[in-house]
Amino acid sequence: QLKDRLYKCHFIKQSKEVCGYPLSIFFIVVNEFCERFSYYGMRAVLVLYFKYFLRWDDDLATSIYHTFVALCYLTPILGAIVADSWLGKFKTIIYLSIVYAIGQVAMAVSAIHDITDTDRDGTPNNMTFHVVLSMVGLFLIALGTGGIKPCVAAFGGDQFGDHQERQRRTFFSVFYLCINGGSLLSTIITPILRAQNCGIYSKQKCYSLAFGVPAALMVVALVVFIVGSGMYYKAKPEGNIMGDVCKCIGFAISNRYKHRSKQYPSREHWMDWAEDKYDKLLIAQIKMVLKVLFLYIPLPMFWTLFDQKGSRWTLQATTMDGNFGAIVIQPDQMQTVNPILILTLVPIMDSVIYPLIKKCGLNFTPLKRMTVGMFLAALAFVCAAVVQIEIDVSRKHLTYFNLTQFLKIFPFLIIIRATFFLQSGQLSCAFSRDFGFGSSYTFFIPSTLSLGSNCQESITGAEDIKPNSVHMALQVPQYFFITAGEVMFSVTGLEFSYSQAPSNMKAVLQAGWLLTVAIGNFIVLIVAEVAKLPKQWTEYVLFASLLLCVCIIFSIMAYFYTYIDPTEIEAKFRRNVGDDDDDKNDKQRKLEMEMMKRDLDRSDDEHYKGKQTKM
Ligand SMILES: N[C@@H](Cc1ccccc1)C(=O)N[C@@H](Cc1ccccc1)C(=O)O
Repeated sequence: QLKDRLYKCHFIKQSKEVCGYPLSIFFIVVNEFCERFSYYGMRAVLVLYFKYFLRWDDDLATSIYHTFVALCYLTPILGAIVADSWLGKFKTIIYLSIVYAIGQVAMAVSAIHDITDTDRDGTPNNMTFHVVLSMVGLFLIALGTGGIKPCVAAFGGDQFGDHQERQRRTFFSVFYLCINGGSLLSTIITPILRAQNCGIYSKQKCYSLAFGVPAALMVVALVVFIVGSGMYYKAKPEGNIMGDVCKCIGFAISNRYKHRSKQYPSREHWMDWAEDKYDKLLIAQIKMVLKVLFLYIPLPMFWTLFDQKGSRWTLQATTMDGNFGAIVIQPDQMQTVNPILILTLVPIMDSVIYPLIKKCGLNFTPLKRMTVGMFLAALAFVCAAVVQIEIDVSRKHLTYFNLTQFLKIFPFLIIIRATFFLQSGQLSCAFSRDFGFGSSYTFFIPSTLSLGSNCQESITGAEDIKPNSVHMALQVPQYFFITAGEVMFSVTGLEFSYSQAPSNMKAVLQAGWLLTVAIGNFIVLIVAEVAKLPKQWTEYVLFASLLLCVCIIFSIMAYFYTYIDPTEIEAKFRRNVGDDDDDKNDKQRKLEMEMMKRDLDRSDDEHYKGKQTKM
């Protein structure tokens, strides 16, 4: 390990830099940009693919979609274990990116209707083929995207030396910007691609292109990452670290239990009971990880609120008016407000707000930022509740009339946007109406109506539900607060998870961080099922209050948390181990160190000689 550390110092000293940043970082952020484009682009059209291509009903489409998303945040733990204990982060990223790209290609192929469209009528004839291929594809994608997620962030962090803490913090912000740049572009582009018509025998909505472009971007991500290969610092994996951690914790618990009687003196920390068998350094590292994981316990609640942007808030938008004059915004398009705000807020926070707070003499520590982030998310839900009350008031005295019911009564009615066709045998007639967002009407069709003539005048209508009068722009404050909260909570948390992790468990802690996202998603399902509140705004208030309570608990936990420098602690333990060694070992180590220094000096000389010859 000492050798590795010296090697890292030497490597970083020699690596190329641009404005104080290692050049290798460029390849990592471009890789993240392309990977997030691939992930969010595919996700943007996934539910529609289930519904319109695979012909699943809404419930099945929604549950498979959420299962997929949850799986994407459960697999990071697998990737982290493989990286930290076996393959190392670099190889894990390469191998899992290949799996990921294969998954994306499988999705694109599964969406080519012509493959099984034997009768060439535009619909697949062997749906099982498409379903199986897309499920295999999604499984591979979840394995790939989740598996590499904790590795890429930690691998990026590894490229910085101990003296580059400021640069490393900026790297995590730029990393976050790239995530949002990629996701913003893809969530705009893939729905446009999907809306195109394509096919060999017959033209259909082009899901294959909407999945094909993300697949291509994943291949680009992989190629970019490989191109940077020679420039990365690649920390070596240190054996089955997770196995050792579990065994060590198990031993500490059982040893503590064996020595539970009062005659045995107590130890400072329960993990110290493992000292009888395990290395003090490993115990210290486990203590560091457990301390951070304990702090993570309240965090899922933040994600519970955060992830409702895609569900509850989008549904809220469907009851609002999306007419912005020159453009009409669709409810699901409101989600793009999040990455747009991220792209503006991250630079503002980093270059204006945080330095200003520092200038005022306040120590705005990472945990304080995360607490404020939680508070802002709770505030966002209060805004959502206020908007909901506005919507409810505007729709209060209206009676609902379900259009499907209407269609059951008049099955011959075909609706094409705002034009209706009444049809009976060969005879038909059309009438048109203008409809506002979210409105509902009942039409009275006289029994004496003669089809074949113009029925525009003969059909009268009543407005059951007025057009949505509450404008979608009112959602902007809630998006603003949740995104400001995300910047303070998520960007900081990403860096915090890296900086507080021992050197051999960086990816594992990143995975722990992502696990809080997965748990947060499960809480949404549970609370929504159990609470079943009659009014939507009360549910928003409930979530805001829950997060506020969690925020208070977290701030107390954060108050007692002492920041550590894992490198320093590890070095101290190594020194202590060194003190315990006998003379022979000491001499041996000194000899090794000298040989290593000589090796490094020699390679330094060669490096500079190389530079001189090049000049
Ligand atoms: N702001 C999100 C990206 C986003 C883009 C479009 C619609 C919604 C969200 C973001 O930065 N995501 C990051 C971090 C994250 C956030 C939530 C759950 C897991 C990770 C990402 O890595 O995707």
